[in-house]
Amino acid sequence: APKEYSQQGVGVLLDSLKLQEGLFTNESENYSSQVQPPGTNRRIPQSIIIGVRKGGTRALLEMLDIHPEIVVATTEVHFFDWDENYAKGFEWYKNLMPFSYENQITVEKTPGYFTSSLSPERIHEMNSSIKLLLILRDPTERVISDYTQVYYNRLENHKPVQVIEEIVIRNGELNTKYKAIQRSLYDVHMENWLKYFSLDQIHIVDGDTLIRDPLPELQKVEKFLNLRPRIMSSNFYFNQTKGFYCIRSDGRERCLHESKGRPHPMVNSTVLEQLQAYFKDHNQNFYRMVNRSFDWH
Ligand SMILES: Nc1ncnc2c1ncn2[C@@H]1O[C@H](COP(=O)(O)OS(=O)(=O)O)[C@@H](OP(=O)(O)O)[C@H]1O
Repeated sequence: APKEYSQQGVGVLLDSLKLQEGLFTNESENYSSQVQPPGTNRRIPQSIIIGVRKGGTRALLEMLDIHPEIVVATTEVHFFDWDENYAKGFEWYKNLMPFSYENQITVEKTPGYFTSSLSPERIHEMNSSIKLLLILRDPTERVISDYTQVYYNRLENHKPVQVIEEIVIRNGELNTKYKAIQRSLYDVHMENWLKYFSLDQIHIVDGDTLIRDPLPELQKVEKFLNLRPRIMSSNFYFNQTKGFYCIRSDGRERCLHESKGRPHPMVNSTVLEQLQAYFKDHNQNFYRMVNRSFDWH
């Protein structure tokens, strides 16, 4: 099935959301001119990338989009984690999905789902046999990435910024209320998901590995989704200037937006150690929950 048909017909508001989230490189796409190709329909996703924020969700979605049997919703939908969207109902949700053929799998990604307490139950209610993709990264690195994103957003909006140490440490102690730290407590969030889904319905992608060597991680996802292996090493090339892998597909080469893969600040080593020590037990607990370990500090 031709991939050109996988765009979604949404308007200017979502265009600007997409810009904010940093999908565009320098090209612009026109959603409003979407026509429904014969034999296609919009479908509720059979697979969702539920997070984690800053885990590499955009890279994973864009890389999966290489596969001819995958169509992706290019914008973050925020259906299950934002009450005002959820209230609009499943038809509204479905209408944000791209056109697809019957043999294709629709995938959306909203990184906020993983840490949202209502999302597991809501997704389960929609489709209890859905396949979930969760991409995780070293929790300390994720905190720094999260901080860096907020730092740049604040700079752009002319708001005051603080160095990371000032936020992470309060009165000499680790500020465990800091949202970026909370989001890295993978065991706490995972517990909510395991109340509704079995472990074999949640495939965990190693986000640190996806950065260094994307293909093996994508091949595991193809298997999980019961898809024929179609993503190949020739679909990736390392871009020295960006310092990350970029995508070659349908005769085009593209890197993720400049907001993806930003340099991180140097963090005081004592603060780093405090973060790592705080996550240690949580990580161990998470490894037990998912019967798998990761190379996290
Ligand atoms: N190929 C490639 N190119 C660029 N960036 C890549 C890639 N693979 C993974 N990553 C990592 O993705 C991190 C951003 O994660 P998300 O897309 O999940 O962020 S967001 O939650 O949607 O804002 C982003 O985090 P930062 O490095 O902190 O910017 C990247 O490290």
